[in-house]
Amino acid sequence: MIEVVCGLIRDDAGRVLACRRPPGKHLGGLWEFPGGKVEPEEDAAAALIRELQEELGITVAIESGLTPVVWDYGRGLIRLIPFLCRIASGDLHPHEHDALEWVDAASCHRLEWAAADGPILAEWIATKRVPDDQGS
Ligand SMILES: Nc1nc2c([nH]c(=O)n2[C@@H]2O[C@H](COP(=O)(O)OP(=O)(O)OP(=O)(O)O)[C@@H](O)[C@H]2O)c(=O)[nH]1
Repeated sequence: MIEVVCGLIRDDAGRVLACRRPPGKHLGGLWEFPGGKVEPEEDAAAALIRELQEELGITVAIESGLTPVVWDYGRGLIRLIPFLCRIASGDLHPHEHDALEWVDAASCHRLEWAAADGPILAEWIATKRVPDDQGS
């Protein structure tokens, strides 16, 4: 099982950052949350901080975890481990994606996402509906 972390980077408007995988890569052209594989001996939170620094040039503060998704694209099982986070420092400079878009719960459905991200999007949207935590 390959462990992969991804970040739902939130802004003050209640949106999250969607990133498009470039053509030629596995799942090229599809949208995902930024992140990548956890290295041996590395914990998931540290892996996310490292990956977002490498991919986007930002440092994030992790807020909480969502439910991991186990998926098989026919190349072996992956466990995709999502975290809600915010930008703590740095400006966005995409090094590994060919487009970035801030999306809200309504507009995220206009994008074509990697299949494993479907349950994560659904959980994020559901948490935003909890009245006590406006979800912002
Ligand atoms: N980072 C990231 N990866 C995702 C997401 N959803 C999803 O299915 N994946 C899959 O998780 C795997 C690991 O992601 P990665 O970004 O480190 O892998 P990669 O394509 O650069 O390297 P690879 O071609 O060796 O697999 C890929 O198969 C990727 O398609 C997501 O939201 N974020």
